[in-house]
Amino acid sequence: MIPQARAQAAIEILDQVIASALEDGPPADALVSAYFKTRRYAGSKDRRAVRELVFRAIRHSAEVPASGRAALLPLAEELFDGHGHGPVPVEEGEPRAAAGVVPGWIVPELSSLVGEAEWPALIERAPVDLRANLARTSRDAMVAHFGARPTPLSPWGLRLPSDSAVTSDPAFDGGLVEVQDEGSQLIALACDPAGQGLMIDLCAGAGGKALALAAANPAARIIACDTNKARLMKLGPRAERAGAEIEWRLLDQPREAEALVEFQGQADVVLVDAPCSGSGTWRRNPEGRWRLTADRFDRIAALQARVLDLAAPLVRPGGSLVYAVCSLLAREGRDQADAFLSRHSGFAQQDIPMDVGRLDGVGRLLTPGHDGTDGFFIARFRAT
Ligand SMILES: C[S@@+](CC[C@H](N)C(=O)[O-])C[C@H]1O[C@@H](n2cnc3c(N)ncnc32)[C@H](O)[C@@H]1O
Repeated sequence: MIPQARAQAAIEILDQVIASALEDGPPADALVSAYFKTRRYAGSKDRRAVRELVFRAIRHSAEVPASGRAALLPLAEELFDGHGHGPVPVEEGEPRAAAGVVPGWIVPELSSLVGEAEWPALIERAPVDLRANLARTSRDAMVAHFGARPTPLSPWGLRLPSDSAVTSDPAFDGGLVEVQDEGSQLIALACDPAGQGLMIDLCAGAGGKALALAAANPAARIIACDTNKARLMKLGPRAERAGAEIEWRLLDQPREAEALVEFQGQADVVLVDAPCSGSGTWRRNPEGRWRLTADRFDRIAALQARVLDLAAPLVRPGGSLVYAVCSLLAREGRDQADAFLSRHSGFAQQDIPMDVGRLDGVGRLLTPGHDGTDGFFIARFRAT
């Protein structure tokens, strides 16, 4: 493919990415792969180049662009010359996406800790972080195996350059490592897993945090819950690979509590890794900025409060509730934590057992710019 044809392909994919973001459809990565499934003439170099153009255009624009053409125009205007199968020449006054990091309507929602100097880091390409499965190996062994650097904050982590391929490595197949951002590892560490008996991961998804808890304390009873069956079903093969024993419960919204009756007042730790805006992971999913709307944000914030209220009765007296979101928005972080404490007089703020990130209300905020991790808010509460 000549460069102009690659640009046209990127425009067509970007049109799909924009539509998908507005309809909450598949992510950009999946759309790029699907596009090339039916275009066998494109070689691997073409695919890589088009993918790179698509993601550069997504990173460039904070607001939803008017079209794929408008998204790519500011980055590759020289290719808009009508040559071959390339984009037709630019017309005067044609829309072009403005450069930006944070969508205008989200700026007032950001935690006050995330100043403009930190914004570029929110969309910089992220490294690949792995968590060594300490139930089976040591971090040093995995650092040597991958030629990686140890992560500075998590004692379980190792860091590889962006786009490193690890899932075909024998150490991954053998369950010695999992792909997990250092910030996510710190959430599991915030549960202080060593020595806990019963830990419930209430929003377990595909079990990333539950697996980290199991690796840190193989003797613990760990229950992974979620309302999304497809996600939860991914946990089984991952746990098998890691040699971890994790029970699971599929919850039925809005009757989640019914499946949890046996655990009322029993858990040493309940982790609520709540559904959120994902604003802390824009560096991995830059089109997440185009997916969030004010309505969706309201619904997510209401769901976070509901899941926290669901978690509270499960904690035994003296036990802990750990709340985490991969978000940099105050409503999901410090405000949500404050509101929880005002609704639940039986809980008090508890320090996280490590000095990471910055204090943000009763919790701590980790950011790509300050901590080199994905962005997370983490708070811990003790049941009195
Ligand atoms: C941030 S993700 C969890 C990621 C996961 N802990 C991990 O480490 O990979 C939030 C999860 O909450 C789940 N969820 C949404 N509503 C829920 C509810 N009412 N009860 C429990 N889980 C819920 C979503 O399906 C989603 O998998």
